Amino acid sequence: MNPLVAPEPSARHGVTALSVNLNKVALLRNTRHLGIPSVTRAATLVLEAGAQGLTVHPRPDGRHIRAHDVHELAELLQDWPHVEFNIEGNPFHNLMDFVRAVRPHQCTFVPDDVGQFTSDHGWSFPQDAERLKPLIAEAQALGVRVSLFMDPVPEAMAAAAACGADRIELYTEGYARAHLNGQAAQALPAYVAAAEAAMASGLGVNAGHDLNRDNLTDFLRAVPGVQEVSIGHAFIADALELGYAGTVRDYLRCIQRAYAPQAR
Ligand SMILES: CC(=O)[C@@H](O)[C@H](O)COP(=O)(O)O
Ligand SMILES: NCC(=O)COP(=O)(O)O
Repeated sequence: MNPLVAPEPSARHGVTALSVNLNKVALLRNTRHLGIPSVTRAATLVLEAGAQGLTVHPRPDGRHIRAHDVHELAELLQDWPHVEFNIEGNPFHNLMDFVRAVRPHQCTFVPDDVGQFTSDHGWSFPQDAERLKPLIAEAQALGVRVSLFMDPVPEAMAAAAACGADRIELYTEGYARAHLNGQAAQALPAYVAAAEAAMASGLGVNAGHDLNRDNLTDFLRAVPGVQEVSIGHAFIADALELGYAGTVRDYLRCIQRAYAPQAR
């Protein structure tokens, strides 16, 4: 499988790329042996509507995205050369098998345990540094960009860069919870500082987890340099009401609003 190649989304559009996480389509599909809802059909519809990327997290327990989904999406994306394929997972579990076989545009290292309910923390530095370095180097040697899932801790960004990572993904659950409680202003400074520290260390900045139509614009207005947001749970919940295409358009509008001049 040739590596999927696409220009940097930010270079292409100057704004944050939307990568739709398809985990929850697979979760629903797996509750019957009928193959519906189709993950590849969902992928086609969100890409036709303008999403710039797809993200999957093939967890070892196969609760949602499974190996065949990953390979079917990689095949589908051969017809979408400018779309980014981002595969998430723990590189000490099953992620590297997918990186070697599929060579996605990006892989995101997430320090989840096998049975974890959902992703709820980033990597720890300096503890994780030495064991991450060779896997980062291996993925990059295969032409795959490496992003590290990180809590918004500015002091950790230099160490993440020293491991050789290309980007970090800011874990945004804390921001989303604060936004829901009307306390986004108290939560955002940590994310701004972490993004600035990451970029000062030469890292690109992605973001994800519990982002949605209500909190996305405020986050992107405040946090500089976010090249990609990967959004799944809320996106799919919205798509149950609005359809895939309408939901993509809504999220793209949320992103564009963040970059529009604000009325004074
Ligand atoms: C890493 C992260 O925050 C999410 O991408 C993760 O994929 C969510 O996993 P679940 O969809 O299994 O909750
Ligand atoms: N990396 C975050 C992601 O892919 C989706 O997270 P969520 O929107 O399902 O919480």
